[in-house]
Amino acid sequence: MKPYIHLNSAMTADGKIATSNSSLQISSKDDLIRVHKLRCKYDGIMVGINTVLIDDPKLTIHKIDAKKEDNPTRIIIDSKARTPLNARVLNDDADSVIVVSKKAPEDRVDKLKNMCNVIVAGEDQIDLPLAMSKLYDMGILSILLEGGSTLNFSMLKDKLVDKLSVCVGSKILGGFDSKTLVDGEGFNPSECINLKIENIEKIDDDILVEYRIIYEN
Ligand SMILES: NC(=O)C1=CN([C@@H]2O[C@H](COP(=O)(O)OP(=O)(O)OC[C@H]3O[C@@H](n4cnc5c(N)ncnc54)[C@H](O)[C@@H]3O)[C@@H](O)[C@H]2O)C=CC1
Ligand SMILES: Nc1nc(O)c(N)c(N[C@@H]2O[C@H](COP(=O)(O)O)[C@@H](O)[C@H]2O)n1
Repeated sequence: MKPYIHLNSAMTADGKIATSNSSLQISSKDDLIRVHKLRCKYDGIMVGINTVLIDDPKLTIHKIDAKKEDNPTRIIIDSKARTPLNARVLNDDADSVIVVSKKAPEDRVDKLKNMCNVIVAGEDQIDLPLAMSKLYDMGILSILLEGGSTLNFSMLKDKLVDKLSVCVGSKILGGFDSKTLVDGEGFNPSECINLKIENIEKIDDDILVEYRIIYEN
């Protein structure tokens, strides 16, 4: 069994979610309030290690009133156990789970184990289906996936994402190396993932598009 997984992201009108090495504020204030209301509904919020290294996100509910107990578990996909010990995702505001692979250096894993829950899934990269199954068994039945581009690709490739919502901000970033909603190796044209629009909404100067994901076999 796996958790229900909702991928939420913000991209520019030209499909970028960040520069090659820094984050980008795309969502309007009202869209961020929507995201924080969404965070309340999920058991976990998950990101890839590069997002932690670049953004140092809090991954808590902090843009609307919420109690500490309302914060979802923060989940980091971090094969080599590179999460810095002073990263905000390891503070006391919420529980955290770091998912590492068997290749993660033992000393790093031991240090992280002093600060949060660490689970192992995969030989080198994270085996995402196995990780999702382990998280489900821990009681994490729903996850809000918040990027970045590389993790988004792997999660879609493994057919683990159930719903996608994208905030399209009224900005253009451009750039050959800027990150897009989904990077990774990409799909063959015949294997593109099809989406079905469920809702479209204007939020300030942003457009929110919500999709159901249709995986073909
Ligand atoms: N605008 C938005 O909504 C958001 C933007 N971002 C941006 O995305 C950027 C980071 O994205 P990326 O560099 O693509 O990194 P990422 O955050 O997707 O992390 C990818 C890394 O996770 C590790 N990993 C281990 N197993 C993996 C697996 N099976 N599949 C995929 N990754 C695996 C690898 O070290 C890999 O390089 C940041 O600049 C951040 O600001 C991140 C989240 C949301
Ligand atoms: N929804 C959304 N809109 C944007 O414009 C963004 N740049 C992001 N980024 C994601 O949010 C994380 C920051 O979370 P905290 O406020 O620190 O809790 C960041 O790491 C990205 O995952 N999201």
